[in-house]
Amino acid sequence: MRSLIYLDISSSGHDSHSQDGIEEGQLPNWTITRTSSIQATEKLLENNTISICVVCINQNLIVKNRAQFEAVVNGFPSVEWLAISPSSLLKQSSVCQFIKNNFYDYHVFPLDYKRLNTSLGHAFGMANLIVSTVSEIKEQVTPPTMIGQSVQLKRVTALIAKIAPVDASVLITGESGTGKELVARAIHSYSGRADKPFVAINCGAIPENLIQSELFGHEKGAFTGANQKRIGRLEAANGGTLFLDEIGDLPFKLQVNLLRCLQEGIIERVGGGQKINLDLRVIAATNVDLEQAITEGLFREDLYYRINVFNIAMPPLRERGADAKLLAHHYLTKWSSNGANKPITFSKKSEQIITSYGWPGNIRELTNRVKRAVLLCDSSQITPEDLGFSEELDSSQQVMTLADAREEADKSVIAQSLACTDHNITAASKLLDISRLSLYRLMSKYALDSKQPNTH
Ligand SMILES: Nc1ncnc2c1ncn2[C@@H]1O[C@H](COP(=O)(O)OP(=O)(O)OP(=O)(O)O)[C@@H](O)[C@H]1O
Repeated sequence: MRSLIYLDISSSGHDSHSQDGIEEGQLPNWTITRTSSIQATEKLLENNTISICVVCINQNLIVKNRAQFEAVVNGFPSVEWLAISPSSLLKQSSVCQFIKNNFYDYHVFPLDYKRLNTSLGHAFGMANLIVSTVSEIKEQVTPPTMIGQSVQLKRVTALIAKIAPVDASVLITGESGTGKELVARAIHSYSGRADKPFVAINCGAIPENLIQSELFGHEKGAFTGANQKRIGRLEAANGGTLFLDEIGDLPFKLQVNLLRCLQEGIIERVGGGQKINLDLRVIAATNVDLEQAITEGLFREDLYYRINVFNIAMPPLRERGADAKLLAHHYLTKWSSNGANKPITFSKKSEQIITSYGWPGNIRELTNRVKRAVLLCDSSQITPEDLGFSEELDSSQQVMTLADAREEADKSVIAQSLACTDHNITAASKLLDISRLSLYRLMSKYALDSKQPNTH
């Protein structure tokens, strides 16, 4: 017997759609646990192995409880969510968007139980696939490979868990140095191709006259200087994953060849007539706006749709809250433990700068600065100068973004409320006029400790 949770907020009071509900007898393979609050749903998910939640959509959920609900959806990436709603609600585009963002499937009242049973079966299968990947990712990828506690990074790791087992192309977008290649490697490691090659090509780094033979290989004598046969990178990746970094830099002419190869699964080496079958998963990355490149005639629209089956947008480091500090400490520990008498801490001023600086070069800039500081520093504390920041930082660099300023304000007021209430979560949430769940969520987001002694 499989289990599901049925969440119907309206059954606690003020909404009229609940009378439709779901009838247990119509779902003979399922044990149903009914709840009427998001908190109770979250508790059940924490304490059980239930992986399916059916949610009755109503105004109460969408208007009053949406943020709280979405936090729970994001917090349990291995759960599949199914929506049930009155058809009248689907006339509102915001409701449709809400369903699209959060649910695996949706059904309308009056329920077609045959379809619902089928949909539950599919959702159960998908959830099982995800559960095994998520548990591996928790154990192996998050620490220490992907450092960060921000909601933004957690969303990315949850997406990796979902996408990795599905053998489809992925486009990773984001500024330079945000970790796109790291994400591509994580997807590969958690896919069914993990024991096959992962071949990375930087499309922007290979001279245009060489890229064709670099990708597709060449036969002996194919052109002047081709003294022997050479296997191309695509062929080298056969059976595994091909990572096309900076795909926006691929010359327009070669985009056609690549598209043909991806569609047909066949290549020919330069100067050769033999057709070679390929089985590849393609992950591409770009820091340019490919849609804009399409409108400028620089990138083929058909190739774009071929590689963009799934999209992961990497957030810049400046939007990841306290992650910069965590990353800086991680790399400091990593590099300072390699040599004797090396610095072990950042000065207070350095920490402030690490937190407030905009990091235009993202994590790559941060790792370079920390590496440099470990080499240059000759005391027990790393100063801003060691990190390559001048004594008086350009004031424009010290201006926080609005998002960072809001985050700082949130953190400060939460810390105050916890201090005033001796860390009593109920009392602190009352002071802040938010629910206990929201307070827990914010504390986890900002890595604030509930500390002892009183968390009731
Ligand atoms: N979450 C993370 N935790 C630890 N290290 C990270 C993280 N994200 C990125 N890095 C490190 O930051 C550096 C840059 O990452 P990566 O090369 O994956 O970025 P990228 O977006 O592919 O860069 P580019 O666009 O310039 O190719 C690497 O050394 C990588 O190991």
